[in-house]
Amino acid sequence: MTATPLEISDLSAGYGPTRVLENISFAVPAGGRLAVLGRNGMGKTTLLATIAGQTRRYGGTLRLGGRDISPLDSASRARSGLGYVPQARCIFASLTVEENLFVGLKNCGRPAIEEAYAMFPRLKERRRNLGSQLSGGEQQMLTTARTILGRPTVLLLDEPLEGLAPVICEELMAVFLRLAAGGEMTILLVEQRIQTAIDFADHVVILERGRIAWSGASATLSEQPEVIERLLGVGGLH
Ligand SMILES: Nc1ncnc2c1ncn2[C@@H]1O[C@H](COP(=O)(O)OP(=O)(O)OP(=O)(O)O)[C@@H](O)[C@H]1O
Repeated sequence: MTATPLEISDLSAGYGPTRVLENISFAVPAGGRLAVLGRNGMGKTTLLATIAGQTRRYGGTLRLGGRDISPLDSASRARSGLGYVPQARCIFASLTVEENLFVGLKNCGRPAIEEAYAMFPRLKERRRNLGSQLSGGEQQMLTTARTILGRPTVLLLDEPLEGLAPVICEELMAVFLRLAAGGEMTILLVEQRIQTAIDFADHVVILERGRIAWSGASATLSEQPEVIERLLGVGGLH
């Protein structure tokens, strides 16, 4: 039996003396799509950053493919198969799209670049444009492509659709769905667009003040508007 890609047990974490996350436990199976929802400031970004090794962990364990990665730093976690696309789009403004891809991919070479272009044809059209000349959506595609081509087994996406036009959001979500459908990539998505997140995910975790207030199948959540109203503060999905 293959090991569960991501298992989190009794995780607590925060910043310096500030505890933000408490008693967080969940597991995501291979090819699973988990949406992490919650109102502003409830700990969603902190959760992804903690999994990526970028905040202080006070206790609990993180397993990637059965291996305890809790003691590893963020670079070692990335090498172990954890891909993290943070909210801030990390691209080099003074390099072209193609140079950004080469830097991100280290020595993977031309085939990987072509793969990125096949995934995001807009990047091919813009390959000679500087990072500073890209739209928000193109920057998101570039930063996402670089992470994906590192072949992570678990991909953490922090609000990848923020500030993007609907057509670009659809393009990105289609790529994420294709990646998870292959069964080789497990995706955790933090997203403010609740309907988009529920449509994408098979399971949902809702955080409230750093704790899991609700978890279950996304289809179940869709049938519980009172939970959505109480924990996410919206009467209807949007
Ligand atoms: N660097 C930091 N130092 C101290 N506290 C922080 C830091 N970053 C976030 N926090 C606090 O941790 C809590 C959770 O923040 P976090 O960004 O994880 O929430 P979030 O659910 O992602 O919010 P949003 O939806 O607004 O992005 C908040 O109270 C926030 O003020």
